[in-house]
Amino acid sequence: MTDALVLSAVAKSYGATLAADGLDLRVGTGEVVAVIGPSGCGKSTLLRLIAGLERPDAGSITVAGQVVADASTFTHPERRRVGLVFQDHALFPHLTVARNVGFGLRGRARGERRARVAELLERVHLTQRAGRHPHQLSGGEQQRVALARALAPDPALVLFDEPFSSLDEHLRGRVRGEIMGTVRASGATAIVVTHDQDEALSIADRVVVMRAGRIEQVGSPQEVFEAPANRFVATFMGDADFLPVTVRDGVASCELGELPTPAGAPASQDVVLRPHEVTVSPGGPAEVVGVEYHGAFTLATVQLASGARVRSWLPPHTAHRVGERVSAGLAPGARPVLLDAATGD
Ligand SMILES: Nc1ncnc2c1ncn2[C@@H]1O[C@H](COP(=O)(O)OP(=O)(O)OP(=O)(O)O)[C@@H](O)[C@H]1O
Repeated sequence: MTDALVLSAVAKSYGATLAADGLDLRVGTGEVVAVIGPSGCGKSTLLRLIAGLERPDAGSITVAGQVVADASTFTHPERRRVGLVFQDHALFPHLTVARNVGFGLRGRARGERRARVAELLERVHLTQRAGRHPHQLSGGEQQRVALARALAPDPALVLFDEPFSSLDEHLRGRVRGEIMGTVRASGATAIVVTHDQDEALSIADRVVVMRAGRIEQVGSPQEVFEAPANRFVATFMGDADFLPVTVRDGVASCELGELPTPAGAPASQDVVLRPHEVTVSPGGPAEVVGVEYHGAFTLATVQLASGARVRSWLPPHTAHRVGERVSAGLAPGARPVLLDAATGD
């Protein structure tokens, strides 16, 4: 099957800022890809290049087998078969829900347009709201209208720019579930920009981690979380602490003890420890230096004998207190990843 999107060595600068620094990416038809990275890393620039709101300085962009941008081609956004859903919904305030959804279908026969609008409204469960205006809808409903509008012309690709970040936290999970459920049911190919690690891991088939205009890693949610390519990805995709690794007779160990992970070739390695991989038990050479209650769990920070610190998720009503002497260990079954220390962050 043709890929929905192929980026090849795509570059874009604003003055001295390299917002896209040679991006290569393939997105398969029907895939949901999350793009994540710190503020200013180039996530929005990537979406704008794909949508045709920016022109690349170099490289090529292919949507559903059609080159839409390269050195000699630049296809206008409206002719790219790309739908857009923005954070602020960007609905037309003076148009009804039905007209908003039908906006991209101008030029089609009236009957066909009506049938398509009705189909989309049903898909996002807003048939009863067809005659309302955007200001008469909740934030979640507005976002469903924006999705229906983006899907109506049957795009090859739907781009979402921080689609859930303007919603209240208690609404966000539900709206995200509804919207991504509709995307999946439609078989649409989607690229979702987010700054929320949980969101990226929970909605996507693959996650693209960006930094300073470059792609640091592309992988399944499990790969980027459990096998980060470097310290930056490890830290960005969740809480991570690092301890130096020593290898003796082929066995790797760190300050918490022997590691089940096979030791690789590099002379100098660090182990990446996530709080769910670290246990704490009373008595020992380490000291609890922080305890944070988070409701479902408590995050304890432990200073080891070497002075290094690791964090551990504990059951919420844990008895550990700041100042207590403890031992930290590796949780049963944990297989923390080792990184070549020379790769730095
Ligand atoms: N129109 C522009 N003119 C000049 N610089 C720009 C322009 N658009 C983006 N930039 C710069 O390019 C870099 C990438 O910006 P971009 O908006 O793509 O980042 P982002 O990852 O989407 O950030 P955020 O998460 O804060 O939205 C930043 O350094 C930004 O300041």
